[in-house]
Amino acid sequence: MSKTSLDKSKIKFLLLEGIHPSAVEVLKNAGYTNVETLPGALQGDELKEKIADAHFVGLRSRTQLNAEALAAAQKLVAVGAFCIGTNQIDLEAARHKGVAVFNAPYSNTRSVAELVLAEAILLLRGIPEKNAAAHRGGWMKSATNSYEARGKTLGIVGYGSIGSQLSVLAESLGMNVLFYDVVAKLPLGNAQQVGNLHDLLGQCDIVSLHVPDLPSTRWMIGAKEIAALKPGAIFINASRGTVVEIEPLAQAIKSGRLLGAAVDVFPSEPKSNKDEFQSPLRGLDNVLLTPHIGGSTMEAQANIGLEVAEKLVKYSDNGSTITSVNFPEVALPEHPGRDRILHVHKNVPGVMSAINQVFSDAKINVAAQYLQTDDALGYVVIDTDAGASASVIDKLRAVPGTMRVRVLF
Ligand SMILES: NC(=O)c1ccc[n+]([C@@H]2O[C@H](COP(=O)([O-])OP(=O)(O)OC[C@H]3O[C@@H](n4cnc5c(N)ncnc54)[C@H](O)[C@@H]3O)[C@@H](O)[C@H]2O)c1
Ligand SMILES: O=C(O)CC[C@@H](O)C(=O)O
Repeated sequence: MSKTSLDKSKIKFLLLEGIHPSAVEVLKNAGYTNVETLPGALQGDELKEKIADAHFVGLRSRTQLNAEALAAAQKLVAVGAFCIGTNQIDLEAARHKGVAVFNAPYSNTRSVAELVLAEAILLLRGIPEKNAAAHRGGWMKSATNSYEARGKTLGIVGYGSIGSQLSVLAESLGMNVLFYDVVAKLPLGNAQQVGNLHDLLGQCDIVSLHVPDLPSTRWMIGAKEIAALKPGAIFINASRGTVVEIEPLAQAIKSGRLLGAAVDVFPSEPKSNKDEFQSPLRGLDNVLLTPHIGGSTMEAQANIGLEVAEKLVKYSDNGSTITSVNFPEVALPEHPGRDRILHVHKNVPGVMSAINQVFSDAKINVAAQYLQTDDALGYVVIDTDAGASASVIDKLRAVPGTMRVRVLF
């Protein structure tokens, strides 16, 4: 088992939001025993207090790790987003602090795609309304506004991992698939890419959103886009709550212009399962409302736990930043019999020459050096002979522009 400069039992992992126990298992097997798990999200002062002494933090979509919270995390080395989306973390602020962020880009893809397809079928048959009526003692036996999925056109906005997986599943049911993406994408099966969003909206029986939360996707579906949907269309959003303006959607449902909708994500979501969910969509029987559980299956959560915990362990034990969402990516071999120094610094002229000067002055042989930079950050990994790091570590910390230095043995 690899050794870190700080004793592993002193390296604190704080896992929030009921992260699957598979993550704890991975950490413990790697020798990280100081793991605190909490079932819910934290916010404000409570979050700042808890992360003040954490070296690694794990969270899902509910914890807002903004610049202020990050400023309180003086010991933070890396953050694991145990989900796909990373919009809840200020990635820039983390980067400027030398904190690497990792996520699980594929582990819940299938879960979301399956849910969306199921919702499309239920809405095409008017099941949410019929089910609600039956619970109230009603009996809506009728074929009016009830349709097969076969032959219908599904429009996918955002043809990434989830959108393209949904495309394959929908075609297997005999649906036609159109998609809109800002990037030219290889269409799977018989799916076709369309040139602009409004073209897609007007042609589809069902429209489903699968874009990330970005400045460019924020409120991309407003009154104009909802008006561009075909009368009698179905609208599904399991991407992010900031993508859709809820009021015009609620109006289109109330007026009967849309057949139905399924919404899993909301502009404002309850902070915990104890808080009340409030939305203009409440009480509309032909709207399926789900509490942001698109990716919440046992399979997905267990896989996410393994995937992200392994990435955190790899970064802690070996320094590898492969797949980090905010850090220069460096793939590193093992380093048996050598000390490994990890140096994160501001990418400004002179830092690398100052670092190399430290080794040269100390007459220490550099056995291997790996460097990656981006516009703001440099990450250099230096392997030296075993025991050699001790004599240079303070000098490396003193190099102007240095943000963080760790040593692995
Ligand atoms: N409801 C849930 O529980 C749940 C679960 C997982 C993911 N998500 C959300 O779904 C999003 C998509 O996940 P993914 O894994 O498919 O991501 P992805 O990055 O693989 O795909 C996103 C796609 O959207 C495209 N895109 C970006 N901006 C666009 C725009 N303005 N217009 C059209 N297309 C645009 C990208 O080019 C990309 O192809 C995640 O970012 C996350 O926010 C929600
Ligand atoms: O697990 C969560 O809280 C978020 C799930 C989903 O939105 C994701 O981004 O993967």
